[in-house]
Amino acid sequence: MATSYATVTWDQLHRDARQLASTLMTRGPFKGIVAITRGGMIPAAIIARELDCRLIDTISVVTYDEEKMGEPSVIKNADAAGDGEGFLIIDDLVDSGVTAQLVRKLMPKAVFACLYAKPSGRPVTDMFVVEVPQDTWVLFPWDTAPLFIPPLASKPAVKA
Ligand SMILES: O=P(O)(O)OC[C@H]1O[C@H](OP(=O)(O)OP(=O)(O)O)[C@H](O)[C@@H]1O
Ligand SMILES: Nc1nc2[nH]cnc2c(=O)[nH]1
Ligand SMILES: [Mg+2]
Repeated sequence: MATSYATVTWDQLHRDARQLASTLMTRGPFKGIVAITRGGMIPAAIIARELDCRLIDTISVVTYDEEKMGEPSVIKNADAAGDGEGFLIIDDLVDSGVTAQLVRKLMPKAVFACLYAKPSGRPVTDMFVVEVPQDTWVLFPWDTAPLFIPPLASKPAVKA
């Protein structure tokens, strides 16, 4: 169970995806990109734009139910990518590394990159932008909404 949360805004996610794209320029050009659904789709779209890559396929892996991890299962394969040669696989993050390991086994020749990496998943990715502590749950912009917070002065004063 996570002991803290890290909120990523749309702006930050866009900046991080652009930074990853700039590093990936040295590893390409790529024939295409495989996005791991669903979290990898928005990062993959931003990176595809930066790398001028038009071919995007998806692989669908179901692993988590809310924050609870289950048995990973592939419900759609990325047929366009074959064994991954010349392809780039994108996900939003690696946590335990289970999802990435499974996908890499299916496309062993692909380059794997993600925005955020926790220590257990770090060895499974070729590239990432920011390391996040293992006990921190990353909240992506699509998971959150701005919330009204009452001003301090509106709360009853606490007596010493
Ligand atoms: O390294 P792991 O422990 O396998 O965790 C990382 C995976 O978990 C999340 O996806 P999730 O399975 O929650 O599905 P989603 O992308 O559809 O939200 C995240 O987007 C990664 O794909
Ligand atoms: N949103 C989100 N999904 C995850 N799946 C595995 N780890 C995480 C995380 O830290 N945040
Ligand atoms: Mg995912």
